Amino acid sequence: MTAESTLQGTFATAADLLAVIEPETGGRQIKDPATGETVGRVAEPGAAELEAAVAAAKAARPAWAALGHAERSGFLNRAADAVEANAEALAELLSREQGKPLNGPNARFEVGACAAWLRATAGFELEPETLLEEDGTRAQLFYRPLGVVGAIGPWNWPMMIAVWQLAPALRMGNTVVMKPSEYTPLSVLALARVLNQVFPENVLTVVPGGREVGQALASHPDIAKVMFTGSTATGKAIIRSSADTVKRLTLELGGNDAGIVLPDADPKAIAEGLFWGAFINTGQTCAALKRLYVHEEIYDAVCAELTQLARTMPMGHGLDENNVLGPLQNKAQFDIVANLVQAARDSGARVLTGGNPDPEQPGYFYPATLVADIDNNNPLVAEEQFGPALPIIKYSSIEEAIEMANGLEVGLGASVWSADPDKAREVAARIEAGTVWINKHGAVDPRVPFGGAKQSGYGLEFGIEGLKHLGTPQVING
Ligand SMILES: NC(=O)C1=CN([C@@H]2O[C@H](COP(=O)(O)OP(=O)(O)OC[C@H]3O[C@@H](n4cnc5c(N)ncnc54)[C@H](O)[C@@H]3O)[C@@H](O)[C@H]2O)C=CC1
Ligand SMILES: O=C(O)/C=C/C=C(\O)C(=O)O
Repeated sequence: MTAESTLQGTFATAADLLAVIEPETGGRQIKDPATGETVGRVAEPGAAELEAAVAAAKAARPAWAALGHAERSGFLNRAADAVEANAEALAELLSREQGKPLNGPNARFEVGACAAWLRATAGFELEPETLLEEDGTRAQLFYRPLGVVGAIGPWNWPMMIAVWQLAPALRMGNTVVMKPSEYTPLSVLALARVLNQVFPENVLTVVPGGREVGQALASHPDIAKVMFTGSTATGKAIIRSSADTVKRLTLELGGNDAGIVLPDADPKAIAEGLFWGAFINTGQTCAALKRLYVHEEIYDAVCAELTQLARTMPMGHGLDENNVLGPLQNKAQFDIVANLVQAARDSGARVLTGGNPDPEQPGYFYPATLVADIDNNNPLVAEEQFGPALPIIKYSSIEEAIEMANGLEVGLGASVWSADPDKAREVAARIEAGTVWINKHGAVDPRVPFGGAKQSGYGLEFGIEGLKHLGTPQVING
């Protein structure tokens, strides 16, 4: 294996990508969530293909692990080049399969993030740490490759989350077998096709399939670690499946992020940050703002600013450059959101805008919805709705707001909004969440560790801390 590798040309359109990833015949049809039309077909490999992929990844591992850090960084940098060279084709396919618009914090943004994460991860250096040096002896901490990493992904940010998983795993000298969501396999197969113009054979393999393939990967004796992003329920199933082989796990699970708006915040100044904190990717983001607590003094003003914004945001087919909100990715998710909003309305909560999907419109479009005068125990507040609906709850004391924010079993992200960042930081320190943003929400960065508190998971992603989770620590002492 050498560090030499060149790009083998670029793909101009989604159709060009589909031509190299679809099976020659047969396969399962993947539908556009905006129209119901067929986007493409995916082969559904069985248990034998998964076995072959794990065996090939295991065989490829020693040579990949033997490369120096600089060489593996070089591969990641060239992988970022490959993503950039194919960015429009990847964004088009992502938009058609996932539904997200090209524009706004959506498909092009996601493809750009893939390149950014690959490049940033290439630049991290995890040095051995000297713990003790005395009497002529030395204790040093190293991080060695784990082996073959299994990566199981969701459908909301399928390409970006695939890169969040594969980049640190490969950087640390592991090989990767990836199982994408059954809802968005084409996006991940296309991304891998582009990346594999650069990576040596079998360093990265994608095996599409559903729950059974995920279960087989999570219990496979030759998989050293599973990286998973998805629901808390599936995270718990993976803990159980992986227990017999004592696998390492990084679990980025569901959240129900709270935002607290302090009385000194300027409603006009914060409205856009709040809106995109909640409605990024049409609300289908684990670290999106999902319940907003606003002080009674500015409650009406915040509701009015958000309502005005929500009514101006164009929603429609992702390939139409005007749109910034798209459909829900699948019928199950559409039903979850529609049922929760309807139940909130039935309970007496006030729908400020949205809440009425057009029955004539094909696809899983649900309008940006704001719900006021809602009880904190309402299921729209208490459950992860994972869509374009934001309940806004009034509070009168900061103690009450913090108690409500901390009242759930999950704690991925949260945010505090104030004209006084120091005051906001004091409140932030009392919130039970892996990340608390100040005057923004959901802003992830490849240099800043990210992970959940409570049942939102464990194990950090990103940065040097993220790399440590893709290695096995070894102390050499003497
Ligand atoms: N944290 C996040 O980013 C995401 C959270 N969700 C939440 O999860 C809910 C359900 O969405 P789903 O797509 O059904 O998520 P899910 O958690 O069921 O699926 C995610 C991935 O896990 C795989 N999987 C399912 N069961 C498995 C098992 N027993 N062992 C191994 N792998 C398994 C799936 O095939 C998929 O690739 C959503 O309504 C939303 O609330 C969904 C997607 C992403
Ligand atoms: O804020 C973003 O750019 C996207 C974040 C996505 C997640 O955290 C997720 O859904 O896992």
